[in-house]
Parts: sequence; structure tokens; C-alpha cells
Amino acid sequence: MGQGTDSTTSTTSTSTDRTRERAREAAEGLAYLSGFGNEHSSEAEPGALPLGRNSPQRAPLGLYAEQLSGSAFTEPRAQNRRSWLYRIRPSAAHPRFSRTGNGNLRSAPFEETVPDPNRLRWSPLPEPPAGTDFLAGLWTLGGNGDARQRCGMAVHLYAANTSMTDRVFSDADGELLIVPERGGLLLRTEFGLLRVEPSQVALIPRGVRFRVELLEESARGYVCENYGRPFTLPDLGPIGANGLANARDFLAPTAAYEDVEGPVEVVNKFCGNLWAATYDHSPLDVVAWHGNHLPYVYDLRRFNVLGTISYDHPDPSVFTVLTSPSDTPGLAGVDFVVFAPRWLVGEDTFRPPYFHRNVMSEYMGLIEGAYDAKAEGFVPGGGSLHNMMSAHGPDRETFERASAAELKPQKVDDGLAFMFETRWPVTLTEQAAGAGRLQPDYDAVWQGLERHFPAP
Ligand SMILES: O=C(O)Cc1cc(O)ccc1O
Ligand SMILES: [Fe+2]
Repeated sequence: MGQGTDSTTSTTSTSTDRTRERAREAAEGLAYLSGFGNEHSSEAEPGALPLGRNSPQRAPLGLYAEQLSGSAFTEPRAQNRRSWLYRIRPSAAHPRFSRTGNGNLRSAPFEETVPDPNRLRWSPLPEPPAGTDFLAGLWTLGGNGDARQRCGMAVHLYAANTSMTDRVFSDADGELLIVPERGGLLLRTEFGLLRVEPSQVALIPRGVRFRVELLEESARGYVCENYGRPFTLPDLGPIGANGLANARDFLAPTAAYEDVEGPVEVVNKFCGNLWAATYDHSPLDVVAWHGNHLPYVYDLRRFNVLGTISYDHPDPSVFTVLTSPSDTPGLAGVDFVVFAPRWLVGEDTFRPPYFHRNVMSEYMGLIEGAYDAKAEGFVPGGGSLHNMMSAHGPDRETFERASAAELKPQKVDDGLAFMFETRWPVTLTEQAAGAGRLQPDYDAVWQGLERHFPAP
């Protein structure tokens, strides 16, 4: 089935409402393919997918065959990623790209400020001006590494109040892990449609073109841009063959294409800058595909949370959903970690996250509710950064409450927090370091922690 698209660029409320209505209809009852890292295949028209070869002399239905490589051709099979796309026009049929404004988007290397050892916390982004779409609404907090070297990561926030119309985006610099906090999104991708709601996450692989449409009046959330090796599931070691994020809960789209002639702006993020070209057709014109370089959605509520059933608070690595490995075993470029509802039963244990200093750097965000190490100030849509070796942990109120709490089994189910934990310090953009949203008094949450050790 083809997808329709709005042929007008108007942002009047009527066309916005119409686009939203259409997005909602399209997002109903989507068919997905289940499994992580699988070789999937899908065709939106019968017979569109060639059998027995990738590149027949003439591809079926007059389509063009094209490979999209997410790994070097020669990487080991377990890490090799590529997809074959059968499309109305080859991607190569496009005019020249020209630089366009980067808006509030920034990239690694991050050199606008010096890395800051302070504990930092931000309030949520303000409402963006009317007519802001997902791409225009991206706002970079900071990151590390170097997009040109394909290493490191960036933390972005987004706030949008209109759908992308007549434009699509792709990121050559890395994959995008989208973590909605407010408002559902319909992602129209080259591989088909994905619906992602708060408490779910979506991943758009490097180079895959997509358009973001809003299912509600506004949308807000977080994005981890991963310049490094693609996110994969963590090894489970002694946990065994099941648990944490289960592979079958990752859902890839089924093929759906746009057969649209007319101007479409294609914006490409390349080595830190945005480049745009106006195509005379929609590049979301893939009628069939097969491969493993694929977008997906995952519902964080499906995460199988493991924790202590004896004593002590385990390290949060037990909450790892996805990891981007580095060349050093066990050392992630970035881990995506979720603090999902769970029971706390530890005996003679300080149950909330402990005081600590970490060689890794921790950016945390909140999707809903509250987080068990912070009594207040850490709010949905906000975030905190505890860079390499910065001392942090429960705030005073949490420490006092948890030290005195009766240790009966307790369900923590009033929030959904996450962490992007990365091997290198996160250097802030100027806008994040200077923002009025940076809470000036964050250190105060650890003030007044009394001395209890007896005086000499
Ligand atoms: O709140 C944090 O700082 C994140 C975190 C959570 C936890 O359960 C243990 C260590 C840790 O860094
Ligand atoms: Fe921490």
C-alpha cells in the first residue's frame, strides 16, 4: 500500500489538524516484524521482492535495487549490517545538497565550552514557537567523541508542535534513539511506519530517511545520537538465555511506500552540519526490502527488570536495554539504561541508588513520574548530568527517608527514568551551559547531610 502525503506546506491549524488526523489513521493497527537484529523482509506489493538474488538484471515491477550498508562490507558476520531496498527511484537520483541552518542542533566534537565537573540539572525545554517540527525542534545538550571518526554520542532534546510535511531527514553521523516523553509520534521511514509513544523508544539507523508526524498537538522527548557502533542487546552472562530486553519485543516495520511526485526537502546531517536538497519525488518510495539495517520500536514496559532478591543495590548495568560496544570489551560507547517499575526487597539494604563516583558519565532523563533517588527537581522532560567522577547519589531527603524506612517489600512503580551512560565526559553546548533552564542550586540537594559519626 502506498502512503499519501500532504501536498501543501501550509501550517494553518486546518492543515495541521488534517495531517494529524491522517497520521493517527495511519498509526492504527500497524503490522510489525518481531525480533532484534534479524534478517527481515517485507513487500508492500506482491512480487516486489526478488527471490534468490539481490540484484537481478531487471528488478521486479520496474523497481530499482539498492544496498544500504550500516557496516563495512567486511565486518564479521555477527556485526555486519546491510539492507536491500527496492524502490521507485534510486537514491542516487537527487540534486546537489547545500548547507542549511543547523538550528539548535550541534555535533561532536563539542568545543563550545570546557567539560564541566559539576553536577548539573535542567528543567524541561520551553514550548517552541508555533510551526516547529521535530527536526526544527531538536536542541543539543552536549556530547562527546567525533562524528567524523564515528565515535561518541550526543544528547539532544526535542520539542515540536507540528508534523514534518514535505520534508524528510536522515543522519549520516549516527543512529538516533528517540525517547518520547510527551506525545506519540508516527515515524514514516524508508522501511515503513512505526508508532512510538511515551514509554516506548524508536531507533532510526544511520542514513535511513524518515519523517516525524505528531499524533497529538505537541511532542517532547530526548534523542541519543550514537556516532559509534550500532546499539545491540547486552550479553546476559550468568543471567542465562532470557531477560532484560527480550529480542522478540523489538519491532521492525513492514514495507509501506509513498508514490509522491513533487518537491520534497531532504535534510541530511553530515559531519555535524545540515545539508538540504529539494527532490522532485519522495525518497520514502521503497516498495520492498530485506536485510538487518532496520528501524525498530521497543516498549520499555516490556523490559524484564532483574534486581536483588537478597541484599545490596545492584549496579544499574542490570537495567541496560541497549549497548553500543567500544573496542574494549565491557566498555560501552554508550549504554541506554531504563529504571522501570520493580519490586525492592533487599534486606538490611539502603535501597535507592547509592552515593557514588563513576568513571562513566551519566545523563539521566525522566519519561514520567518520579525517580527513586531524587525527591524533587528532577522532572519529566528535564535531565541531569553527572560527568566522569562527579560525586552524586540520593538527595538529602531521599537519604533520610530510605535510611529510616521499614524494609518490607516495596513496589517502585511511580515513574520511568532512563540513562545514557557514556565512556567519555559529556561536554555541553553553549545553549545548555547558558540556558536559564539550568538549575542554579542543584548542589543544594546534597547539603545538610548530617555528620553521624561520633565526635571525638
Ligand atoms: O541515579 C543515578 O546516578 C544512576 C544510578 C542508578 C543506580 O541504581 C545505581 C548507580 C547509578 O549511577
Ligand atoms: Fe549515577
